Amino acid sequence: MDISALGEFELIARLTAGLATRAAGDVGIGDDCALLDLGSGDLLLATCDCQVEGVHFTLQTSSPEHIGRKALAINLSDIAAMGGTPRYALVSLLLPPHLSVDVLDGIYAGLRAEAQRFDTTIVGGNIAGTGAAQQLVIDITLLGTVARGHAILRSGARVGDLICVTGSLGDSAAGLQTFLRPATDAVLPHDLQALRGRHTAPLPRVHEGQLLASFKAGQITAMLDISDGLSGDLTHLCERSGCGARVDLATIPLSTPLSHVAQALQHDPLDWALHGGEDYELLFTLQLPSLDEVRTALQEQCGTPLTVIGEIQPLSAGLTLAHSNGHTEPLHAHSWDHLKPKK
Ligand SMILES: Nc1ncnc2c1ncn2[C@@H]1O[C@H](COP(=O)(O)OP(=O)(O)OP(=O)(O)O)[C@@H](O)[C@H]1O
Ligand SMILES: Cc1ncc(C[n+]2csc(CCOP(=O)(O)O)c2C)c(N)n1
Ligand SMILES: [Mg+2]
Repeated sequence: MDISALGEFELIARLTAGLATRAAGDVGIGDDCALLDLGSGDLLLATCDCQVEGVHFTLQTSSPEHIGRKALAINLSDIAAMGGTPRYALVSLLLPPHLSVDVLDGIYAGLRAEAQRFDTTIVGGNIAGTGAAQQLVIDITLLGTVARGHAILRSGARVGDLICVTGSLGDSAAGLQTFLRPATDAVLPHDLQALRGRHTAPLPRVHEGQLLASFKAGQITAMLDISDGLSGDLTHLCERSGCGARVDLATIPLSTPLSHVAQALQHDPLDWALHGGEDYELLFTLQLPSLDEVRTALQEQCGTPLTVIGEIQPLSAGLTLAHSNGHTEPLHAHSWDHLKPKK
């Protein structure tokens, strides 16, 4: 049997079954970051994520600066998903021998700019050659902190909680498609630029995550960032929380450029929003009485809209998609799986 028969998430479960945690309060595998209690006031957050040429980016479609920025941004997004503050980064580079120094300088300029923007210090890393393989890989480990008792885990959602997202969904996947499909002539330059920008240089919701973690315990009940796609990431949240969920299709926030490009490319925008991935928006659950307070704070302090897209259901209800005419259907996780590429 090869690993593609298992898929990414079954493989993680198999490799990590039975691994011990050190302290009683630690959360090891299964959330966006490990949450580690070193005994001081704040808890330590640790995460790693990589960008692989040909899998996450190409040098033809992303500038070196954007590749560097995104490599850090996707890690910042995992710290944001816990409500944490990013602190230190270690950058491991796997370099094909003929890579141009200018390209690498550009990647590092993007990395440094993103680090500065989010007050993160690059404190180390590693360089190795890729040998015969020609793909550039940037693998970053990011450490952060979160005040004791304030981390927001994937596991706290309860029946009746509202399911919310920041910003809008599907833009990154649509931006990627405009690179892949020849029929892009029909798309307005302004829309093209907006969607491609969200794909090549996503903005991690660090300030929004910190704001959400500053509410009283129990107001925001669970959170993760949308990297693989709403359907898969909501499935992860529900698995960790032991619940089901109903997503109201008509409420999923779609940007205007996304609607325009979907029309031009004759693609259902909701497919990108549900399954596309790389949105790096926050998906979180909250208790109904907190909705107005949280929505107002996100808008006033971060300029970021909150949209309620559904409600947490009992485990037995599974995950469902509700259409505006009342029809419901099961919501299957069709989002990104590295071991089962489909797109
Ligand atoms: N090889 C591995 N060994 C141990 N733990 C792993 C391994 N790969 C992933 N994990 C853990 O499994 C969980 C899910 O990993 P995954 O990479 O899907 O995180 P994510 O936050 O959902 O996605 P992303 O990294 O795209 O933001 C995380 O807690 C991660 O630390
Ligand atoms: C050239 C190219 N082809 C396809 C994609 C789409 N893609 C790659 S990885 C991923 C999920 C998130 O990754 P991870 O789980 O590693 O964080 C998605 C949606 C892309 N970005 N570039
Ligand atoms: Mg994540």
